[in-house]
Amino acid sequence: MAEKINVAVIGASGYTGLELLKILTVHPMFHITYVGTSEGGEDVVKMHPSLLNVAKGKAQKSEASQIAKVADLAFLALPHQASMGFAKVLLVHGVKVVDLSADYRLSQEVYEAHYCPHEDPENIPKAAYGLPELHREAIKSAQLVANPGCYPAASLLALVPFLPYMRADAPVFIDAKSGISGAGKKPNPLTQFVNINENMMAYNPFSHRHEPEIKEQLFLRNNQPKQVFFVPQLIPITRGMLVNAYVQLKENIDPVAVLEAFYANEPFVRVRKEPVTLKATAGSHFCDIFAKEKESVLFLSSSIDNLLRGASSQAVVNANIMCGLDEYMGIPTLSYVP
Ligand SMILES: NC(=O)C1=CN([C@@H]2O[C@H](COP(=O)(O)OP(=O)(O)OC[C@H]3O[C@@H](n4cnc5c(N)ncnc54)[C@H](OP(=O)(O)O)[C@@H]3O)[C@@H](O)[C@H]2O)C=CC1
Ligand SMILES: CC(=O)N[C@@H](CCC(=O)OP(=O)(O)O)C(=O)O
Repeated sequence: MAEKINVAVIGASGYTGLELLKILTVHPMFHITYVGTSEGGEDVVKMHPSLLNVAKGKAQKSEASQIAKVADLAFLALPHQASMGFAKVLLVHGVKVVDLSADYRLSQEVYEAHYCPHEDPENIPKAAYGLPELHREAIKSAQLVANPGCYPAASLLALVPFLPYMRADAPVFIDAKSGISGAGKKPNPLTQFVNINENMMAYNPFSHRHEPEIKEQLFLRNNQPKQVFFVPQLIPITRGMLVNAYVQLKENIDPVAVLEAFYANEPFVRVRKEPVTLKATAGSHFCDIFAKEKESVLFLSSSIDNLLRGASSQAVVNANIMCGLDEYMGIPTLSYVP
C-alpha cells in the first residue's frame, strides 16, 4: 500500500477547520500530523466535542517552520491576511498549500482594492484557482491552490457554461443566500440568534468582496468584461447556500442541454429538472443546478453546502488532485436528509 501523505490543518478551531478535520480523519491517504490554532495547547476534543472517540491530540501554536517539518501539504483555514504569512514561508520549504482564504484568489490589484495590502504578491500568479471543473489542469501542477469563495463557487458553476450565450451588453444579477456558518465562528451583531432567528436580510448589496471575484473569473474565461450585480443575504439556517442568477441571452436556448453537455463528465455537479433545494446538497460536495429560459431571459439556481463545496470538501478535492490521488477520494457524498 502507498505511504500516506502528511497534512496540516491550520485554523483548526474554526468552522471550516472542523470540516477539514472530519474529512481528513477518515481519508484513506491523508494523515493529519499537525493541528494548528492561534495560541496552541487546546485539546482537539475539547475544541470540537463532536470529535470525541474520533480524533485525539492537542493543537499547536501555528508556526510555518514547524509545519514544514511534519507536513507535505497544509490546509490554511484562516482569515484572509493571516493566510498569506503562512503560505509565503510554507512554499519556500516546498510544502503544498491549499488556502481557504481569499489571499491568492484575485490579481494583486483587485485584491488590494477590496481587502488589504498584499504581503506576498510574487506567489499570486503561481496560484491555481481551485474550482476543478474549470481549472483542473492548473491545479494538477500547482504548489499553491486558492480555494474559491463560497458564493463564487456556487455562482461560477452555474454561470460559466452560459458565457457563450450571454448578451455582451447586459449585466448578470446574482441574488444569493447563505447559512450563518458562512460568517465563521466569531459572533457579530448580524448573526446573533435574536437577530437572525425567523429573519433574513441582505448585506453589502453591490459591494460584497465576492462580486469582484466572480467578475474576474468570468473575465478570465472569455476575455470579455461582464457587469455583475451581486446581493448576498443571510438566512436563518446553519449551513447551505442558494444562488439565484438572472441573465439576458442573445437567443433562445435549451439551458438544460447546455448544462448537461458542459458537466457530462463531472460527477459532483448535478443538473436538476426541478428547482434545487438546500437540503439536497448540505453535508455533501455536490453542486446542484437548475436552469430555465423564457423570452431569452435565463434563470439559474445553484445550491451548495457553504462549508463543504464552498470550502473544506473543495479544499480536499484540490489536495487530492495536487497529490495525484483519485480526485474524489474521501469526499462526502451523502446529504443530511431529512
Ligand atoms: N465559513 C464558510 O462557509 C467559508 C469560509 N471560507 C474562508 O475560510 C477561512 C476560514 O473560515 P471559517 O472557518 O469560517 O472561520 P472561523 O472564524 O470559524 O475560523 C478561523 C480560525 O482561524 C484561526 N486563526 C485566526 N488567525 C490565526 C493565526 N494567525 N494562526 C492560526 N490560526 C488562526 C482562528 O483560531 P483561534 O480560535 O485559534 O484564534 C479561527 O478558529 C476564511 O478565510 C473564510 O473566509 C471560505 C468559504 C466558505
Ligand atoms: C454569511 C457570510 O458572512 N459569508 C461570508 C462569506 C463566506 C466566506 O467565508 O468567504 P471568503 O472565503 O471569501 O472569506 C461573507 O459574506 O463575508
